[in-house]
Amino acid sequence: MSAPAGAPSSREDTSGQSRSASLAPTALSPNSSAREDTSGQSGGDLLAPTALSTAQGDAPAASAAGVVLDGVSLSIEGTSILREVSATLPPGTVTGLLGPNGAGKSSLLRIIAGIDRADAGSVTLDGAVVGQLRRREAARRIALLEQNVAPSVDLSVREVVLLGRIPHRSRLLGSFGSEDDLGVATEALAMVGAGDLIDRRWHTLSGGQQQRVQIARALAQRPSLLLLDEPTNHLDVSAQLSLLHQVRGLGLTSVLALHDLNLAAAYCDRVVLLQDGRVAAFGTPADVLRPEIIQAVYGVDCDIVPHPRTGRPVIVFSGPDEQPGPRTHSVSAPPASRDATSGPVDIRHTAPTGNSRHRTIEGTP
Ligand SMILES: Nc1ncnc2c1ncn2[C@@H]1O[C@H](COP(=O)(O)OP(=O)(O)OP(=O)(O)O)[C@@H](O)[C@H]1O
Repeated sequence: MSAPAGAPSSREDTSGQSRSASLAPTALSPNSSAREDTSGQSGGDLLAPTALSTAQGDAPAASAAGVVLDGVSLSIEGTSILREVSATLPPGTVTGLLGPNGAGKSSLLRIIAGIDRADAGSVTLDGAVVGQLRRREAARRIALLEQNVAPSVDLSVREVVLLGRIPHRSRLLGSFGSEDDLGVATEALAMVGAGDLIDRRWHTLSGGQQQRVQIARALAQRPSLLLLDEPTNHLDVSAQLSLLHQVRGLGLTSVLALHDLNLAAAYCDRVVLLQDGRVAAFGTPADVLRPEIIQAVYGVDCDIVPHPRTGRPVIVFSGPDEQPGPRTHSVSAPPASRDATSGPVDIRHTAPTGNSRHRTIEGTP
């Protein structure tokens, strides 16, 4: 499928804002938790049944609700960055976007957000082609929090979060920051456990506090699609778990680029595993996070054991100094998972084999 007519060239910023600007959506109801947190329970309850694996050759349903990626490809200066990425992400699900450094996660998020255009293929959100949405409409519907974002001027936390209300400001009045906006901003801060920061100056916050505030800004946009690029960066373990718990509780269609495979296993309904810009595997965490797939994509050995309480997969990595031994706990599916999406998983691009126990482990927890 080709790019929409009139699509600008690759990497063109169609938001009219800087790379740090976040966009986004509508109809976020923070108080209506559409899902249970399954991080401590049977995660399979939330696994929707319609995951598309490109390996299965199914044709994406362009009119479907949620997000449909259909053959998304991108090249920059002759280098292929994304290659025919296809996946269907049902509404309200949380998808982990995984892959080694440089696999294409951030590039794909920017295309899903409508900031960059694919050379080929399409992204639809609830049936609408994202690249054809008006900028303002895209900004209302899609929130993207990129890595290492920061306001260019010193603002208060309140002002930073209110930036998320800009797409909703009245064209007639031309202003924002009304009582309603303040209410939304306050609520968004509370949702990420940062309500006490509202009067602080941005530059006085720790890295983890800044990350929470940026996520609050994205939530203040009240998007229907939430895109977070490595949202757990800078967060301590408690804050990581809390954040992902809260993201699940939003009930939004969410896509999170993550490096921590165990967080993805614990909190995501699906994972898209990228390797060199291609989908190496797509499915539930139990489908994708298997030793042979992790070895093929990351070049590291691991064992998978079921979480003692949730049954979700837990990845136990083997460091370079650890002696090889028989795997005794590898599992193909956790007992508590009711996975309706299990299907063949394609490892299209197998990494070179060899003694992976002596490889450097990068990008793993
Ligand atoms: N503007 C650009 N110009 C040239 N190459 C780029 C540009 N942006 C990204 N790339 C390249 O595209 C590839 C994918 O980058 P991307 O940032 O999407 O990967 P990633 O999976 O998010 O990586 P990481 O985990 O390190 O954040 C990399 O090889 C990167 O160097």
